[in-house]
Amino acid sequence: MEDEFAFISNITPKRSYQKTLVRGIGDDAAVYSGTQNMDEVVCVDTMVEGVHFRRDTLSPFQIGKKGLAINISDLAAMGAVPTYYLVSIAVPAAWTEGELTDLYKGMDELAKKYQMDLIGGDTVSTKDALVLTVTAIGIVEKGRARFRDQARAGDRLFVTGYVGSSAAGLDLLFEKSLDGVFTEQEQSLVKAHQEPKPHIEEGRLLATSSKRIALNDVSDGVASEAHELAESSGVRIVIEAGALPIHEAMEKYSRQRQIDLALFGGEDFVLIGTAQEEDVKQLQVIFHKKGLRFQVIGFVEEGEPSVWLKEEGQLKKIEKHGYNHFQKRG
Ligand SMILES: Nc1ncnc2c1ncn2[C@@H]1O[C@H](COP(=O)(O)OP(=O)(O)O)[C@@H](O)[C@H]1O
Ligand SMILES: Cc1ncc(C[n+]2csc(CCOP(=O)(O)OP(=O)(O)O)c2C)c(N)n1
Ligand SMILES: [Mg+2]
Ligand SMILES: [Mg+2]
Ligand SMILES: [Mg+2]
Repeated sequence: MEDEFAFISNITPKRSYQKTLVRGIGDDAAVYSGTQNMDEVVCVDTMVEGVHFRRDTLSPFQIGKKGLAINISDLAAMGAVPTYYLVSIAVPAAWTEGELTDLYKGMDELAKKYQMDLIGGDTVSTKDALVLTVTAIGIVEKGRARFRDQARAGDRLFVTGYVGSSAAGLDLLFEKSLDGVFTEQEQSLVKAHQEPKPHIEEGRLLATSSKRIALNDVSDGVASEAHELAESSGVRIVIEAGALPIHEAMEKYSRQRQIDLALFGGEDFVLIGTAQEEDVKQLQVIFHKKGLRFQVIGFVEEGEPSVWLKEEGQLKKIEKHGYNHFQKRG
């Protein structure tokens, strides 16, 4: 990059979607007005070169797109509608302005889909790895945000999509790299890793059509997210191995590997939650009508906060070893 200021001017949006926007990029801070009867929802997640992606696993366009997607996913897990985002980027010298423009194009593609306005950020240089931090903002009807502490004994545990696909795709990318030759089946796993689709529509259905729902998104793996639900709610969660929705492209993998990828792989960015049995029946009908996936994968019991895997009648306690930045993968 030659000039920070010219770059900022290039990535400044020429249009805006949100009516509440008062002042976007170009001042000391952005200003937007609150919406009546809505709560504001805000989250931030970072992607680091070498940790969340490598130059041979994601293209610049995909880095941008995924950087925004993982944040939209956290909004989805709260039941929110996305509105705004801010981008902080630390750029090493090796990155060209063209690559950075592509990265922003990736974000812009998703922003357009969800009508989100880019309203600010920060651009700095760094020594070796690119760091992309996105802050996402959304709104949800007052009292409707979905929390992790709402699971109760007797609830069913559900997910809104395939689990394990992203980690399987990442393994394929490690094996063959970005421009490797993939079969059609492998390609669907690789795509799941590179361009996860945030489950906003699913989150909105869960926020608006039912009563009590605990909700989280799958960034670190089903086991880790189930632990978060169990710990927040003070319950015991049982996952039924046979019910985990595994993509058909993983059929040729051993059963053990499929389950490991689903439980400990992560980055699927589907939603995982719990709801009462009678609400689950309604939700299954609603999701089915919209062509969306809603799969019951277990249940909630009273007991010490813990997660168990039920496989062929046997119960096995599973530890919280999903993705953890400061631990070796178990
Ligand atoms: N360095 C930090 N400073 C303050 N809050 C943090 C920090 N890291 C994580 N959090 C908060 O801890 C909670 C869990 O974070 P995280 O596991 O990253 O959530 P998620 O998996 O949904 O992205 C969130 O409320 C997040 O905002
Ligand atoms: C090059 C590379 N190595 C490893 C991974 C796997 N990986 C990196 S971070 C992560 C978990 C999700 O990231 P995190 O920052 O914990 O997301 P959050 O829970 O905060 O949403 C996984 C599975 C990857 N995507 N790319
Ligand atoms: Mg996070
Ligand atoms: Mg989350
Ligand atoms: Mg997250």
